[in-house]
Amino acid sequence: MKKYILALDQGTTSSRAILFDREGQLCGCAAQEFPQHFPHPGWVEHDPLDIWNSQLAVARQVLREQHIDPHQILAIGIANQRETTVVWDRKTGVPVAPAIVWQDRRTAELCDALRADGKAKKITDISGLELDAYFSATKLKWLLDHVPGARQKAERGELAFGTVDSWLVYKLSGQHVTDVSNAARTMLFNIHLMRWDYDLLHLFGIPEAVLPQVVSSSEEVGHTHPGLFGAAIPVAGIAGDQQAATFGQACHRPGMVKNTYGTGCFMLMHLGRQPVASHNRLLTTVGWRIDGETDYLLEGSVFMGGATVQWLRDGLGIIQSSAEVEALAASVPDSDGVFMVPAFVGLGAPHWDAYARGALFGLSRGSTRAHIARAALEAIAYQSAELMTAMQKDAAIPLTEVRADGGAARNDLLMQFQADLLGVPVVRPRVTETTALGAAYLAGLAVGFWDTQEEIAAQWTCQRRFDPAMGSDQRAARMARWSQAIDRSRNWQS
Ligand SMILES: Nc1ncnc2c1ncn2[C@@H]1O[C@H](COP(=O)(O)OP(=O)(O)O)[C@@H](O)[C@H]1O
Ligand SMILES: O=P(O)(O)OC[C@H](O)CO
Repeated sequence: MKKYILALDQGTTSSRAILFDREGQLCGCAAQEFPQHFPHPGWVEHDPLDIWNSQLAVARQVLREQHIDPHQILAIGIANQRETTVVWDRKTGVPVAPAIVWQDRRTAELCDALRADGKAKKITDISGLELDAYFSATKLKWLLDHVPGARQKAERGELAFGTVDSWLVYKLSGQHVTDVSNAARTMLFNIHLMRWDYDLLHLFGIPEAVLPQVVSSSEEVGHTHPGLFGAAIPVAGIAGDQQAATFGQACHRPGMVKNTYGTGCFMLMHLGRQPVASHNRLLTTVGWRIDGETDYLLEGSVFMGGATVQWLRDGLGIIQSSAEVEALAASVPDSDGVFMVPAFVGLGAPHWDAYARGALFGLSRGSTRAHIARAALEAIAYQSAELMTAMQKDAAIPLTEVRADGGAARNDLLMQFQADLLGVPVVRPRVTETTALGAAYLAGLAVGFWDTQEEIAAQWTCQRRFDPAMGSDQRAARMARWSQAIDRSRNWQS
């Protein structure tokens, strides 16, 4: 009987379940979108039960459609949208409130207050993160302060907090754990000592009793309830989706870089075994921990990547599907001076401006929906180029290529423009589901499906390479214009 690893990729907009064989080949995939809730401007929520039900449904669907017996699944690996905060009742397993999604800005003022109180540097030094509403700590504090009775229950040990990995593992197996890569995104974790940090817990007013146990990224943490799939399958790999994608892209050596074009854009560079601090407002984060060794990454996070295209579809209605954006954008030779700053939920790295808002500049009577579509795609690339500039300044090693993945990396026009702006090749692998692949590799290493990281790295193959074709003067001129647009969108929301 052929064996597989089942990867669960719980993203911001969809849940996916993907089967991989020993060659790292994708052998089946099922995906389901689930509802996004925007109850107030700047707020983004998910129903934790939507997350779980969609994830379970696609996992069962892929096994059914591929005629796979659950005993053929050697292990499950989980990759998840990070930072999104879930709190549930330990006794009933019922969430006490909607999940606060990573994009949610409701705690921006709390971050401002901590900054004004001089706490930002200490937080960054311990956690490797910028003080921002993006991370879980202030979201968890908000839930404990606003859900009636939550704080008292939390202090009595009756509530459990988790990021989406914890929530899924809890529903799958009853364990309350999180892996080091997800813990590193809570802003409660000391990335140097690799444990929850008492100073940060005190600073954010978080009772220790709500926290999950921290585990490594590649180890058996529990078995699925047999009723779920018809077998008790080990859950053996967990990583935040961006760390998983970095692992799946085989960026295992210092200096290697990947950029994921999903809902947001996340550029990560491998740092080695030491957490190097950024001087350019990037994040230092835990990549993964395997066999007692921790690998660290440098990260630039952009909040609106492919979601900008979703807005063209759902907000403006100028395309019917995300894939249509490429033909529409390609129907004009350039954006004709139109720039879009997709700061719909503020700006992430390297600006960290919670009060920036989206803007369109340079509109004229000749501007069409095609120019706007082109400006939207270009904005994704401009934002990623800013990340790379910051990374180049931080890194001792010059970057030689960027490995691309994520839904919007299917877009050739975007990939070419990205290579033009970066001035280095952008390479797209054969398997673009690298997030799921990374989770599968982490789980597979734990159960002996694969033996070494070298074996995994050898499976990476290039599907297409985009070489830069823009002169450096033009590149500099475009980036300068982009900077002007960014400046004008900043500090808008009062
Ligand atoms: N051909 C395309 N061109 C540009 N964007 C695309 C294309 N196809 C999908 N997308 C965008 O990619 C995103 C989905 O990517 P995915 O990696 O599945 O995201 P996530 O894991 O964040 O849910 C959506 O925001 C969608 O608009
Ligand atoms: O849902 P994605 O794939 O865009 O990833 C979300 C990130 O993990 C947020 O930090």
